[in-house]
Amino acid sequence: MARFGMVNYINTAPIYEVWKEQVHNPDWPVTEAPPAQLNRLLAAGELDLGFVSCYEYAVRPEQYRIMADLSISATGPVGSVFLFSSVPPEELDGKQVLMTGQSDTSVWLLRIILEDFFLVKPKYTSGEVFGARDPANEPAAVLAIGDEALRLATETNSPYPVQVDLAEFWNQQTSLPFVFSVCAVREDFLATAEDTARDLHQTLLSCRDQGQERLPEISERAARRIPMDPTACLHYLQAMEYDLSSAKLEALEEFFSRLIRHGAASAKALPLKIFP
Ligand SMILES: C=C(O[C@@H]1C=C(C(=O)O)C=C[C@H]1O)C(=O)O
Repeated sequence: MARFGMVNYINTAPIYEVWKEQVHNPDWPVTEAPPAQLNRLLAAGELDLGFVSCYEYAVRPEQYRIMADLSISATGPVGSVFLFSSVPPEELDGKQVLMTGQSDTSVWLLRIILEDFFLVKPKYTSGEVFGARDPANEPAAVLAIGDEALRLATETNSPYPVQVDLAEFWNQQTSLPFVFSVCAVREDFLATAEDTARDLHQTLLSCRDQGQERLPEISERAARRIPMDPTACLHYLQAMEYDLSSAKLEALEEFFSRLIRHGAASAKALPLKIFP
């Protein structure tokens, strides 16, 4: 038995659409959820492995290993992790920034971008970025990720004229890709089921490779879920990357070092532990 967690955004479609067609293993049940929920389930031992915020690994590195050559990342604009702001970021000092509760990595990426690069310290709040907000207490800026960000980015009449793509900004500053999600496996699972973990790893790599070959057809299916224009969806999914190259390992090291400096991650987050 291996309890697996999969992010329920369309950016996992290039792996997960193939998985749903080909992997019918009752011993590998899948939980689909937003990243923050998968982080909690993996930390609690209610999942054995899955795609989680890379931040989750950085907070509890002794509990996990990172599966080799898998990630959800981008080199340059990602298209679905945005700060939507009413003012330029350098004017956000002391102002309210509402951050999605669905993310852990992007929340910290935003804090690093605002505090380390723009040198501002806003007041952060967390909650629903869509729907009922108090009009008397509108945030100056909002962080949205995943399918919600894709929907907000196409909104006309948005009160937020400034859009910062966080992966693009990170790439401009560091010349590195940004790794949003890693596939983490619990150490206690590896201790008793290493062969199963190897099988799952190979299966995921095979689904990922086939998904990359079939992007046009997969984007058409995924576009309907937003809904968005199929060509725009294809461009979006073409920009998403699912490997963990040496540049991406370096990107994780850079992000984790900054998290450690902010007191937001364990000092043991480095060096990275990779499986197999
Ligand atoms: C790029 C994205 O990556 C997601 C962002 C995450 C985070 O911020 O914690 C976690 C998993 C990824 O699926 C996105 O969904 O927009």
